Amino acid sequence: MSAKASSSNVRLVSASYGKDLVRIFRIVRDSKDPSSHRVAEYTVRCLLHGESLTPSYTEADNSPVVATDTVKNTLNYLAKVLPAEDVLCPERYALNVVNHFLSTYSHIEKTEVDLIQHKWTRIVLDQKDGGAHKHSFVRDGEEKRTVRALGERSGSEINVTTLEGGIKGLLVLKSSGSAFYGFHRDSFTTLKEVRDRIFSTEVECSYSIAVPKGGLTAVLKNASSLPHFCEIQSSVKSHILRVFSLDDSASVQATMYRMGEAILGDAANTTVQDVSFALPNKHYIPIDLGFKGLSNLDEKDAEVFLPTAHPSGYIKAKIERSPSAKL
Ligand SMILES: O=c1[nH]c(=O)c2[nH]c(=O)[nH]c2[nH]1
Repeated sequence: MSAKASSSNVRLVSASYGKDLVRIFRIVRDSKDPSSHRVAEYTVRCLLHGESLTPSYTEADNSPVVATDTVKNTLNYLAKVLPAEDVLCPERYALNVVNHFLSTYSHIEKTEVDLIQHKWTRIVLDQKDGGAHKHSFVRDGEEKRTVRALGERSGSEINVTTLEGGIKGLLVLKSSGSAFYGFHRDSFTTLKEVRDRIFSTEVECSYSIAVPKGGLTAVLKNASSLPHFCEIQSSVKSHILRVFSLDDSASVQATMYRMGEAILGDAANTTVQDVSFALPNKHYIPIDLGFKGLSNLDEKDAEVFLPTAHPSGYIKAKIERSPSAKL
């Protein structure tokens, strides 16, 4: 049977392709002291879209296909040739990737980049050992910074339709300052009201960032017009940690909303348009030690808990400024 499709009563509804799980690592050596380094490590998915790619699906015609191997090569090439600040900042790297594919291939209409940054924090030694080390780093937390960038061509211009920064895998726990009571009760309800409980979650959050107008190629040439992505990221993380610690939590829902209020209310975050959260409620259940006459179930005496991975609550929300605040 020929690989070419004959007349058929199906059609392609949507399609995209590219390379996933591309691992990128870049060293930036200081120009004055080459033993002093900054590093960035990413895992990248880069997908291409375009009407003219349809025959590769429907006619087995590979001629328009930019090979996924070429996509991978390009990600490494850009990691090498882009200026330091455009590679070390994941949002800027992702925007440069989008710009590259849309400016290089006229038949590619949209490019989509999803990136995870792996943490490498400079090791700081005792002063007697030299303090901050020039080229040694530690993974001091499993949380990841994430970026999603989507661009498309409209006429001669390349426009960014989505730019999202984010955090995932940020594990937090508070052993007090969290309650859950007053919830709906019916014949299916067994949960007891609780005034003091453990609250633990793994924060997953993403936020949309407004990119300056005027076409991506021009915007990237004028880097000073770009939002300060790293400052936004650290502001988002510190608001999350501050609200998590200080809020007298009525529920995951209420604390999550306050995190969003704090992020969007910070004058430093005017380019952040909205923030979305997905927070699992990782339950810690007091263990019954009554078999030894020990009281561990009442919230005042509960000291030993069973950390339960499954099932967990799962609470999501997207928060944006109200229309009057946007004016
Ligand atoms: O913060 C919470 N929100 C809920 O919706 C919920 N449901 C539940 O069983 N425990 C909790 N905790």
